[in-house]
Amino acid sequence: MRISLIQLDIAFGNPDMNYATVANKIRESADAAPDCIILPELWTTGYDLTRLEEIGDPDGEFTKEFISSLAKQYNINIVAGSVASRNASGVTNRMFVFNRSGELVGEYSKLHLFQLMDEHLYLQPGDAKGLFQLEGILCAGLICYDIRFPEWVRTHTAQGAEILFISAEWPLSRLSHWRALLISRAIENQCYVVACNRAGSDPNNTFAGHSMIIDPWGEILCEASEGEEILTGNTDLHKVREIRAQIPIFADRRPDLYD
Ligand SMILES: O=C(O)CCC(=O)C(=O)O
Repeated sequence: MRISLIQLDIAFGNPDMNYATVANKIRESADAAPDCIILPELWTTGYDLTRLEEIGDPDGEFTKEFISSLAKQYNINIVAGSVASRNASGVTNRMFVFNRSGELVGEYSKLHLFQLMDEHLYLQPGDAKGLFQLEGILCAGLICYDIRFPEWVRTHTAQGAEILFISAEWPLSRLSHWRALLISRAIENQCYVVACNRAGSDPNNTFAGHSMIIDPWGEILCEASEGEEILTGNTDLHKVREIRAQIPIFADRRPDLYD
């Protein structure tokens, strides 16, 4: 699968501007003929948490229609990062995944809320895994802070996920953690890691960029710089199967003793 990661700056609290930017970036990405595109976390609003009740997308409906039509128009699978999706019980940080025909094939709400950035005060946590199929490949969607929870990531790969799609707004001050955690998740799960971060700053943070694709051996195949960039690379699923056969960690696990 050929994948483009759209590492963009996000206009703080300005969904209209962000939808327009994303439409342009998806059009631009289509030139590299990717099979799949991924966007960063909370790309419609950024971390304007105190206004999410006002500017969050009701049930994600506008975002779903918007992304579905772009997926169809360009014939590309889209892992649509995440958006603030609001309903009667609150706001979730929710990822939507569309296939080339514009059908919704996956949804995931961020499970671990990041207290350091006050997420627990404004967001409701998810309660379900982010597994979905794209082009016959079992994939998992995860959001930012989730990568600090290897036990959660493992529940997806133990069920056979071969590509982890991670959307983030990861701050520059912890860039070394971002890189080390992503490489570790790839090695220990023997899978591809496709991690799309945002660029730029908001009133509280400067973000790290450095989106990347990592192979199941833990090698970084491509890595963006700090600024806005569209990064494109290829995954080869044979590699996942070869490494899993060579070092059979899934067969050798002892989950009966892990609790
Ligand atoms: O875990 C971290 O250091 C960053 C997490 C984060 O920024 C987030 O989940 O939004």
